[in-house]
Parts: sequence; C-alpha cells; structure tokens
Amino acid sequence: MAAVDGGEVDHLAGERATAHFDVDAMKVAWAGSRHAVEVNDRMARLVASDPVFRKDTRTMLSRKELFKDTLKKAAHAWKRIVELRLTEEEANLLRLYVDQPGYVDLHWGMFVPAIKGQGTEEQQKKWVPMAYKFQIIGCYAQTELGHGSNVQGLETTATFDPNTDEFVVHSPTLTSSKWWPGGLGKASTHAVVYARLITQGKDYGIHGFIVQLRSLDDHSPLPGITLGDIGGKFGSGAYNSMDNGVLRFDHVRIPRDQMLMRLSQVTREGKYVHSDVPKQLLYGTMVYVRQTIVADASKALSRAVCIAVRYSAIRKQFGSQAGGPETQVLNYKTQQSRLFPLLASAYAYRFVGEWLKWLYTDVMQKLEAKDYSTLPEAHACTAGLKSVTTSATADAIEECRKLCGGHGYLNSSGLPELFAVYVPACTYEGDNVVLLLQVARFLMKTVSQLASGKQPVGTTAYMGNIQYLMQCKSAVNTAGDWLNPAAIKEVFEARALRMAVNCAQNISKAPSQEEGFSELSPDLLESAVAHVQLIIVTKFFEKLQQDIIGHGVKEQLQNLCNIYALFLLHKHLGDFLSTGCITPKQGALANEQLGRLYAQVRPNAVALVDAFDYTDHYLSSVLGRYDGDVYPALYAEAWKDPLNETVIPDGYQEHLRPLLKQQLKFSRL
Ligand SMILES: CCCCCCCC/C=C\CCCCCCCCCCCCCC(=O)SCCNC(=O)CCNC(=O)[C@H](O)C(C)(C)COP(=O)(O)OP(=O)(O)OC[C@H]1O[C@@H](n2cnc3c(N)ncnc32)[C@H](O)[C@@H]1OP(=O)(O)O
Ligand SMILES: Cc1cc2nc3c(=O)[nH]c(=O)nc-3n(C[C@H](O)[C@H](O)[C@H](O)COP(=O)(O)OP(=O)(O)OC[C@H]3O[C@@H](n4cnc5c(N)ncnc54)[C@H](O)[C@@H]3O)c2cc1C
Repeated sequence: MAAVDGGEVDHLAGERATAHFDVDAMKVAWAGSRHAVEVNDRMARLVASDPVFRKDTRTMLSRKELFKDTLKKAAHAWKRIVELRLTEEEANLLRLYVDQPGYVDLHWGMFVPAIKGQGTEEQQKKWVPMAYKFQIIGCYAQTELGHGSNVQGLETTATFDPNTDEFVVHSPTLTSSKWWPGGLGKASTHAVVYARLITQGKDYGIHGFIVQLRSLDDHSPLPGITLGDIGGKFGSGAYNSMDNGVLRFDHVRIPRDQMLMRLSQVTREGKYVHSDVPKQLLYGTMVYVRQTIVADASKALSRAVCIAVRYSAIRKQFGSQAGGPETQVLNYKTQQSRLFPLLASAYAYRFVGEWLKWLYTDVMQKLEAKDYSTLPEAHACTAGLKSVTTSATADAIEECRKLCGGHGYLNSSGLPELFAVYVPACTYEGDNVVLLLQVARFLMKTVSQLASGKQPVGTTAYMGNIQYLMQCKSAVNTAGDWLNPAAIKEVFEARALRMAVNCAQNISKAPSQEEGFSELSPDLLESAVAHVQLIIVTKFFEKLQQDIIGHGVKEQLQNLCNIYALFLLHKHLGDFLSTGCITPKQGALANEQLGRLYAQVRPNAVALVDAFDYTDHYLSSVLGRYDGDVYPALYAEAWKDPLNETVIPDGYQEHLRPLLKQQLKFSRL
C-alpha cells in the first residue's frame, strides 16, 4: 500500500518504475514480518488521520504552548489506547507515530522498567498496576547537576531511620540537585530516585527508591520537595516538548518499603543485606533503554534518508544543454557517495537493532534462571551499539540537511527539528565516549584472557582465532573480490583484533593498568568502534542468510550490506592500512567496487526509501512528500509562518519607519 496522505499526482512515479525489486516484500524485510508491516501501517494512519496529532505548526509554538500541546496529545493518545483496546505493541507504535517527546516516554520507558527490574514481587504488585492505569506518573531521577556519567559519584542520600522505619531522602549540596530527568519538571507524581543508601552509619552506595513528588489531589509538590523545569533546549519544537526537571529534597521521609529491594534489602532493624546477584543489575534499566535507542536510531536515520533521497530525485541543478532539462541532483556521483552509505546504514541499524533485541531477551531469560554469564557481553553490546549508531545517525541527519541544499535548512523540511530532537541521544542514557570506554574495558579484559587459553564467546568469539587473524593478509585481487562476505569479514575481524591487541600491548608498558588505560583512551575508543562496526557488518551478513522472500529483495539487501561494509572500509582506511590488513591497492579496489554498487542502487533508491513505509504525517517534511510535489508545498508553507500574518510587520511603526524617515545623517556622508 502506498503511503500517500492525499497527493493527486505522483512526481516520483518514474523513479518508482525503475525499481528492480518488490517494494511490498522489502517492507516486510524492513519491518520484520507481514504482521509488523500491517500494525505499523495501521497505527501510522490512525495517528495521521487524527487532527489532535497534527504537528505542522509545532516549531512555531512557544514553550508553554508546546508543553500544553504535549500534555493534550499524551492524554488523547492514552484515551485512544484505552478506547480501541490497543495491545502493548500497538500502543508503542502509536506513541512512536505521535512523534513528540513527552513524560510518557520516561513513564513507560524507564519508571515502569525500573520497578519491574529492581522491585520485589510485592513492590511490583503494588506499583505497576497504578502505573499501568496512569493513577501515578513516574520518571527516572538519576542524573544530578554535578554528576551524570559517574553514577557512583551521585550525592543524594537516603538515610535509614530505624525509629520510624523510614528513609530520609536529602540533597546535601547544590550539585546533588537532580537535574535532567524527563517528565520530572512538570508532569510526574512519582520518581525512581537513585541515592546513596546509608544505614547504621555506613554508606552502601547507590540504590533506587520510589519517591512521591507531587500531591495526587492538586499536583502541588509535597513538603520538603523543590521542583521545576530546567529551561529551554536546543532548536525549535524538538525536545522542548519534554519537561526535563530539577528536584531537591529537604529531609523527605519515605517508608522503608519504597526502597527497590530485589537486589538488596534493609531490614526493619537497619541491617543491609545484599542478595546473591551482581550489583550491576542496578544499571539494568539503562541496558534496557540503550537497546531501544539502537532500534530508534534506524527510525531517525531512515526518516532523514527518505527525505533526502526523495528530494534529490526531484531537485534539478545544472547540466542543461541548449535549454534541455537540468540534471536530478541524485544523479551526481558525489550526491550518491554521500547519500547511499546513509541509506545502507539505515538498513544495517535496523537489522542490528533486531538482533540486539533478541540478545537482550535472551540475557533476561538467562538472568531469570540465575545465569549471569552473558551480562558483560550484553552491557558491552548495548553500550557500544548505542554509541556508534547514535553518533552516526546524528551526523547523518545533518548530512541529509546539507544534501537538501538551502531548503533543508527550513523547518518545513523536517530536518532541523529531527536533528535537534535526535542529537541528545549521543549524550543521554550514557555519553557516547563514556560508553565506548566501557566497551574498550570489556575488550581489554577479553584480550588479557586469551593468554590463559579462555575461549571468547558471542561477539568476541572471533578473537579466539588470534593466531590466524594477527598475521593474515587479504587475498582480494580484483574489485569484484570485495563482494565476497568472507573477504570483508576477515579484514574487519583482523582490524578489530589487531587494534585491540595493540592497545593491550601499549597499556602493559605503562606504570599501571589504570594509567595505561587513561593514556591510551583515544586509541581505545577507536578500537571499540572497530569492534562495534564488525558486529554491525556481521549481523547484516547473518540477516542475508535468513529466508528473505520477494523478487529482487535479497539482491538489494546484498548491495546495501556491501555498501555499508565497503563504505566503512573506505572511511577508516587508515585503520586497515596501519594494521596491515589490506594494501593501498586493495583499498583502491574497495572504492572502485563501491562506485559500482552506487550505480546499482541508483534506480532503486526511491523504492528503497518507500519500503520504510512512512506516512507524510510521520515524515512531516515538504521535501520528503511521497508524491514529490515539493515546490507548491514549500511555497504554501511559507505563507503559514506567523510573520506573514500581516503584510506590514509588527514593529514597523516603532523601529523601521523612524529609521527610514530619520533626519540624522552619518557625518561623513
Ligand atoms: C497496555 C499497555 C500500554 C502500554 C502503553 C505504551 C505507551 C508507550 C509510550 C511510550 C514508550 C516509550 C518508550 C521510550 C523509550 C525510552 C526513551 C528514553 C529517552 C531517553 C531518556 C534518557 C534517560 C537518561 O539519560 S537516564 C540516565 C542515564 N545515565 C547514564 O547512562 C550514566 C552512564 N554511566 C554509567 O552507566 C556508569 O556510571 C558507568 C558504566 C559509566 C560506570 O559505572 P561504575 O563506575 O559503577 O562501573 P565501572 O566502570 O567501575 O564498572 C564496574 C563493572 O560493572 C560493569 N558494568 C557497568 N555498567 C554495567 C551495566 N549496565 N550492566 C552490566 N555491567 C555493567 C563494568 O563493565 C565493570 O565490569 P568489570 O567486569 O570490568 O568489573
Ligand atoms: C535530553 C536529555 C534527557 C535526559 N533525560 C534524563 C533522565 O530522564 N533521567 C536522568 O537521570 N538523566 C537524564 N539525562 C542526563 C543524561 O543521562 C546525562 O547528561 C548523561 O548521562 C551524560 O552525563 P553528563 O551530563 O554528566 O556528561 P559529562 O560526563 O559531564 O560529560 C561531559 C564531557 O566529559 C566527557 N567525559 C566524562 N567522563 C569521561 C571519562 N571517564 N573519560 C573520558 N571522557 C569523559 C564526556 O565524553 C563529555 O565530552 C538526560 C540528558 C539529556 C541531554
């Protein structure tokens, strides 16, 4: 089914006719199943057809109007979810297509998962039903004004008082003010607050507590609690719909049973008891969200790419001979070499996101069975993939803006807001550099264990092949040889392993492991990126081994997979050359093959973005319209700007007229 929201003429019909594959079948490959295509389509249309979910004037609203609009949309979404008895899958998609960050994201995305992950069964029974019925609204209050990345450095205290069987939650300093939690500023009634647990005079470090913040009668802050929004953020519209907040506690008392006690408990007498589980499970909610952020990266990236590809097929510049038509900018090789790797990345992130969801579910099942062995790998994969995919996506959205020339800078292109709303993903849920250093730490540990004969498993299994990978040389001889998955995998594995081993060797020369790690951290980041890119490439190849149905679909995905891998090889040529994995000649052959692949993608480009199945409402871009009727839409959109409500601007009488009529003369004239 086409995703037109009402266009009459299809200006991109010619582009669609050149596709060499079945677009409907590609929609299935992209969405994961025919069922997923159907539900996505139904929810996207439900949102697009509802006037409450309009967002075309969003960037023109004041902060207060925008926030109120978000409250309205969230309440309306919930009403529709209940009325239509939507399933959790449908409700999640409805939220996605409403496409406006708001308190519900943190309520469902972090508050509920934190209670489910860290609360006892009894606590879950008490709090989860209230949250599911929206009798309470919750947020995730971890970060403080002075401490974000370093969770162990948080200052808020929760001191047990055995006289009253309560915890006293307190913000001892300005820097201990909770700062950033989404939904906290204005909407939440409750929070999961992370604080240092102190009992019997001893500090047991960071633990989670459920704290009521606002009255359930009139929404006013409870005694001892200071609350507010932290202020406007980057861009118009965008993340300003979210009430990121500040919170201070002045000796606020909560019952003992509001400490989340699945991992550790405080008894009635104040004795601290830690269960027999890894303490890192305290970070479980972050692992869960990082995994969802990877899936979201492909959404944001594919959206930007869809806009840029469609517009590049419409936009014409130069090349006209004797009054003939100008050239579609999509035909320029430079445009293709900038755009098609991003198209390939969108597909790559979609598939690695699917795999990561599987890995997460698998780890959760193992944890239920008290098998904690895969926890370090789950942490490294979620942290690394979150980091690499969000950084690349943020850069790619900005590149798509440039690929759309001047019009890409207009709010009506949809790209400025998409960039502004997306870019904090590089920071929230763990700064990308901090997370990559966690991956590097995991890699260094794995390398150090190789010497003891311990066989690495999962995504580091390739390191077990160290004898071969440290000395192998690529056998690629022609550009076409780069189409062999084994040739690509071998050089990506060799590059990742050699970079990790080089780092490990250099660290071992330092006076201490810690000093070496710190000194080598820029190299360690690159090593972590190489490992994560290997994972993405490998999972794309594995996807191609699955049963992929539909005329020409597999061939297109093969091209995209090769583009993704060879583009990375080209971009990081220095790594591959300096580690001796390939020769300069082989690097040049990879580039030659890349050019050929771009030519194969060109006739399929518009159909490949159609397969994302986005409605015009979701894209909210005049440049990315399904029908390609860009110019009338751009022209019409301009007149909607509040500045055009009057012909003579406000301020003319006070400031322009006196200037134009002034008698004062610049003395030199
Ligand atoms: C009918 C139903 C209806 C349903 C209706 C549904 C409607 C749908 C509506 C909405 C749904 C929307 C869903 C939206 C999704 C959510 C969107 C969220 C938006 C994002 C908001 C952002 C929120 C935040 O930012 S929260 C704050 C995040 N903060 C951070 O990430 C901090 C980062 N820092 C850290 O994680 C840590 O400090 C650290 C890891 C950097 C360091 O920690 P440390 O000091 O304690 O550790 P060490 O480095 O010393 O390591 C020790 C040891 O631990 C291992 N480790 C570390 N972390 C982990 C981990 N997470 N898991 C496992 N292991 C870990 C580490 O590797 C070390 O191991 P060793 O073996 O080496 O010792
Ligand atoms: C839009 C948005 C929403 C958010 N929502 C929430 C929320 O709902 N709940 C919540 O609790 N928090 C939330 N946060 C906070 C967020 O999780 C933190 O901002 C994030 O974890 C980064 O921490 P920081 O701000 O302390 O950065 P910092 O750690 O201060 O980073 C500053 C710089 O220092 C570098 N750096 C830091 N440590 C190291 C190191 N060890 N080695 C090398 N470099 C380092 C970083 O790379 C970065 O360049 C949100 C933030 C944003 C922007």
